[in-house]
Amino acid sequence: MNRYDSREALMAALAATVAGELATALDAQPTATLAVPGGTTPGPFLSALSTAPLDWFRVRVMLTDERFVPETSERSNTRLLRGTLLQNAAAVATMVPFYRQGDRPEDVLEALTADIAMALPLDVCVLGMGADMHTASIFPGADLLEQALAADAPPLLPMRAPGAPEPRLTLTAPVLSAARNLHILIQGADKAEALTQAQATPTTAEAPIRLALQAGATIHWAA
Ligand SMILES: O=C1O[C@H](COP(=O)(O)O)[C@@H](O)[C@H](O)[C@H]1O
Repeated sequence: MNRYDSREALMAALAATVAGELATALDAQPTATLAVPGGTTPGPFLSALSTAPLDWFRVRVMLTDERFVPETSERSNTRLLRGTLLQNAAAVATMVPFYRQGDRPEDVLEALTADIAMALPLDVCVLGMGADMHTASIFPGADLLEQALAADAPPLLPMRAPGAPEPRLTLTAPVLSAARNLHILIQGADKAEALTQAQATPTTAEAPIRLALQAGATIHWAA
């Protein structure tokens, strides 16, 4: 685990690391794809990354997961992304949509999947984690948990869980695990404890963050 002296140092260091990985990918191929988490943690990291001197025209940006709420909602991860990463130098990056208007996630699943599948594999993926050990929107106890963890899962699935106030859409385990560079971004004592608990938990269904640990993700943490 990479431990940082402060949250500011964590966010700056992770932004520099991700920018370097994207630059390496862009040296070798025409485009690069980055997936980032939503929630309360990653804002400063995303803002720091937005100023990195990269050829952002060639970068595709997507979320790891989205709450099924319109962008006008404070809970919209898309809204977070637009207000942080898709600014400054990164304003010209291509955003792969993770939300479309509909009554249920199932109504828009096919259309979203088509765009997302075209942008895969992920060159760089940063995952968050909840204190309940969920990652992306793969929650313990979720309705499609088993399907999302399966090796042959489709790239995107809807998800409903007791711990999630609204339906979700999430990248699934095979897509996340296959990322060429995989990071976990967490802060605070409760997240460090949750990670320790996940490491001691035998199954990924009980502790979905284990899918990233098993894939060799680098953990970035500050108190
Ligand atoms: O709901 C979500 O939660 C996790 C963790 O969020 P945080 O607020 O505890 O940082 C996040 O990684 C995920 O993308 C988000 O949709």
